[in-house]
Amino acid sequence: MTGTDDVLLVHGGTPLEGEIRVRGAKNLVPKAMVAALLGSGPSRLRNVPDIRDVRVVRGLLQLHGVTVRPGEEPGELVLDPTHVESANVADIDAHAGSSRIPILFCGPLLHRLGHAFIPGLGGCDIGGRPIDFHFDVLRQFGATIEKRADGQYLEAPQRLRGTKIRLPYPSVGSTEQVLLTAVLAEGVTELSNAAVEPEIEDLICVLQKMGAIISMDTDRTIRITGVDRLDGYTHRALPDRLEAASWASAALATEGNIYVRGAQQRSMMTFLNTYRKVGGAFEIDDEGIRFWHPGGSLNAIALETDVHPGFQTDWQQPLVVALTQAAGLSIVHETVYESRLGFTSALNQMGAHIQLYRECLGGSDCRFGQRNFLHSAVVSGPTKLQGADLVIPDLRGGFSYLIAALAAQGTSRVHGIDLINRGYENFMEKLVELGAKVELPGSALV
Ligand SMILES: CC(=O)N[C@H]1[C@@H](OP(=O)(O)OP(=O)(O)OC[C@H]2O[C@@H](n3ccc(=O)[nH]c3=O)[C@H](O)[C@@H]2O)O[C@H](CO)[C@@H](O)[C@@H]1O
Ligand SMILES: C=C(OP(=O)(O)O)C(=O)O
Repeated sequence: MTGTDDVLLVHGGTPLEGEIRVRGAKNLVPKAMVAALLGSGPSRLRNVPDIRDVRVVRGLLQLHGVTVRPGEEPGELVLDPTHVESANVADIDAHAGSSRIPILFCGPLLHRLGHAFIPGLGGCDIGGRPIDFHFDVLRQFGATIEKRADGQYLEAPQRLRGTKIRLPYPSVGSTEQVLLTAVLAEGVTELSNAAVEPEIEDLICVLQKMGAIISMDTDRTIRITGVDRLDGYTHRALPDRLEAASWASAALATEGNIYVRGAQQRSMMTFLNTYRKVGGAFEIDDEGIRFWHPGGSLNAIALETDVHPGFQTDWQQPLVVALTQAAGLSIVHETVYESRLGFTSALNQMGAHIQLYRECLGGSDCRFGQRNFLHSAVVSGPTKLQGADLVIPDLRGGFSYLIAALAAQGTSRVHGIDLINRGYENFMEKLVELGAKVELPGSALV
């Protein structure tokens, strides 16, 4: 989608009602695909969504000699790494800036080839997003790293060795880096202050199926005993709890009612508690979760994002749109990314009252206090929203703008909607199924 195709006209004021389905998690599937590089035979990954981050990793794997083909059931990929050693990666520069996943190729490529080249990373512009933890842990395993103009070149002069690591912060990507590297390293790795997000547990399940030995303690410590060889796996990816929560927030903000097939209670417990406090209703069954606005007014809340099992930062932006409709003052303290509240200025143009602060409001002090980052917000509601011209800043901010435009009176022009394809499968079709009045300029109402 390019040029004018990248604009969506949204005619607001219609509650979203109906059923949609979420498939495998954006934050697990690409990593499980990378794990296939560690196997000595083919892997089968099921419940794979058709999103851009999956396509990017598929392209990168193919460049590295992995054969990727559809499996027997819809949404199944078969990944065969048999020919990685003979791949020609001359075109790798074309993948620069595509997503955050290339950094996770380091361990598997070092084990397989003894060297790796990692192009510049992409991902959402919601903070500095350094990768210093990744390189620190890779050095501890015995890798050498050379910064080049177009990326990073790594070498493992000998087999990587297990090590004792303490992360300065429970970073998701760095924990995955350690897992994907330690499983084939010599000896034991002990990782403390690890991230324990459900997607990480699912990646551990994938690696265990391949033959890895990994144990998780209750205190954020993960122990990995390296093995000499891993096989392929067969795995069904856990559903996308972040997409599910986005649709739940859309139901609340538009006074709608959405059944999210595939949504799972276990990975969403913290979100569900918050949703209930705000005044949203939900009902859980074996196949999914129904979310709706029960009528009456919504409640203002104090909310702090955090690492799991706290309130996931990727849930924050969509829920803030619903909070503009709650009665009173809500406080939102973003403690994971220093710049994830910038999207609120467009909501203010639409009529919301959201004030940003540099202080840590509403709870504990975080890494960003006293450092000049506008990382706390006070949302004063309820406010009527009006349609506006909106430019999508990042993935979740983009979905939040769609929610705001759908909840608003009048028409919004939302620019840059292609970014949403990075993490939301068929979002346009889903919007239409839910009764949204959306239109690509120049075409009929879709
Ligand atoms: C593809 C993917 O899975 N993305 C998710 C992943 O991102 P990602 O893995 O990039 O996020 P991290 O958990 O690593 O980042 C958390 C914090 O740690 C900091 N940090 C991280 C690494 C590092 O080397 N140095 C450093 O300082 C970051 O700047 C950030 O402030 O987890 C985030 C937190 O749940 C989610 O919002 C993203 O959707
Ligand atoms: C921040 C996100 O993703 P990424 O890490 O891929 O940029 C997200 O999914 O909201």
